Amino acid sequence: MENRIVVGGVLIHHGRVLAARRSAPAAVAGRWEFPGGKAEPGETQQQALERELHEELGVRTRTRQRLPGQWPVRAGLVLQIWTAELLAGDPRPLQDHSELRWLGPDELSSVDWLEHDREVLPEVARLLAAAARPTTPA
Ligand SMILES: Nc1nc2c([nH]c(=O)n2[C@H]2C[C@H](O)[C@@H](COP(=O)(O)OP(=O)(O)OP(=O)(O)O)O2)c(=O)[nH]1
Repeated sequence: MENRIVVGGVLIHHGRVLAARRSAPAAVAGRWEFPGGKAEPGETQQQALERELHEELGVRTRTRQRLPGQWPVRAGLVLQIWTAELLAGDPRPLQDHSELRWLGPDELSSVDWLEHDREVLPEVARLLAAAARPTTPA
């Protein structure tokens, strides 16, 4: 059976990343994740993430780069994580989440992340640091 992909979105805005607290199912409720969901047949991962972030948070985004790694969630389901840019809207927990928080570089460990998501935090910290660095004039 071909693996189905779950896409998680590292949404970075003004030097902070969005963390979302899941409201269901029971096994993962209360844990924090990068919002997203399963790609539908025929959809690219980029399209899937943009659709899921619109459904779940009410925002328009653009998917940017895939982060290294992939993680088996359960049989037939693999998590991949992409960064995304916020184009329009203010994220609200419309679906699947009970709370949202923007986390700065010093706050990344302040929430109880799902195990797989925790593994990409060093990369997320690097991205936040790079976003904060002033660009040097040529
Ligand atoms: N969305 C998301 N899911 C994650 C992450 N990390 C992680 O282990 N998961 C797990 C939790 C879920 O078992 C599964 C994703 O399912 P989901 O419920 O988000 O997918 P979906 O929105 O398409 O759900 P549905 O329409 O099938 O109900 O992957 C993550 O960062 N983001």
